Amino acid sequence: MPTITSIMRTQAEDLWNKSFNHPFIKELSKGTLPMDTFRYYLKQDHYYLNNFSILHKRIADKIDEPQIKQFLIAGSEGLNDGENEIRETFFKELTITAEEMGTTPIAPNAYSYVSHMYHELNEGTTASACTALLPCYWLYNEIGKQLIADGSPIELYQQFIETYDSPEFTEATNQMIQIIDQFGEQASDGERQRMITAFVRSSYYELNFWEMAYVHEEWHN
Ligand SMILES: Cc1ncc(CN)c(N)n1
Repeated sequence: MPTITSIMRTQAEDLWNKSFNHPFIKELSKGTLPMDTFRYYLKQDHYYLNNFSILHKRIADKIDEPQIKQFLIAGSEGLNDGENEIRETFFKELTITAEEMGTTPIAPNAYSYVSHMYHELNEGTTASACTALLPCYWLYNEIGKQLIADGSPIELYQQFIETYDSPEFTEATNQMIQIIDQFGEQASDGERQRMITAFVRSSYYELNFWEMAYVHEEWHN
């Protein structure tokens, strides 16, 4: 029987291919992505990652299994994948200050993505809430692995690519995949379907995150 993560991955295939081929990713690799667009992405991603960390902690609070709990707590503290340190460097390099962050509104797609994850936490199951986090690890790890061979001529973009191809990030991704497969083995058919839907929806929001940054999406009131 195929693992639940392989089923999810197949169902999200088109969305993932669109992410791999999104102009944000292509231009990041070529070095032609405007720095202003990368800056926009980093600010929105800061909101996303803060909430991502909170979600790890809230999900951990619902779990008894010690290894999964520990992994999620470490994730909430940014200890699993080395992503937070590099963000600090990017913020310094691009002089993104706390004041600027404080006056930047969260953009529509970032808001929707974060809301989706909280919705799974509040209305779904622990397994579906945890599954909503998986594309964040897995998609970025696949992007890192795809881009590393050519890299990017722009130092900041190269560092971004290296972060997601790193052994720590790959290890965290593999652990997260194992956790979701473990949940999948214990889940009812209905719960398995909810997990798959949560994964596909997060994949949808991942694709739209690139688009949001590429067009500098704003609220139209
Ligand atoms: C939106 C998003 N998705 C995934 C990742 C990789 N942790 C990220 N930084 N931002």
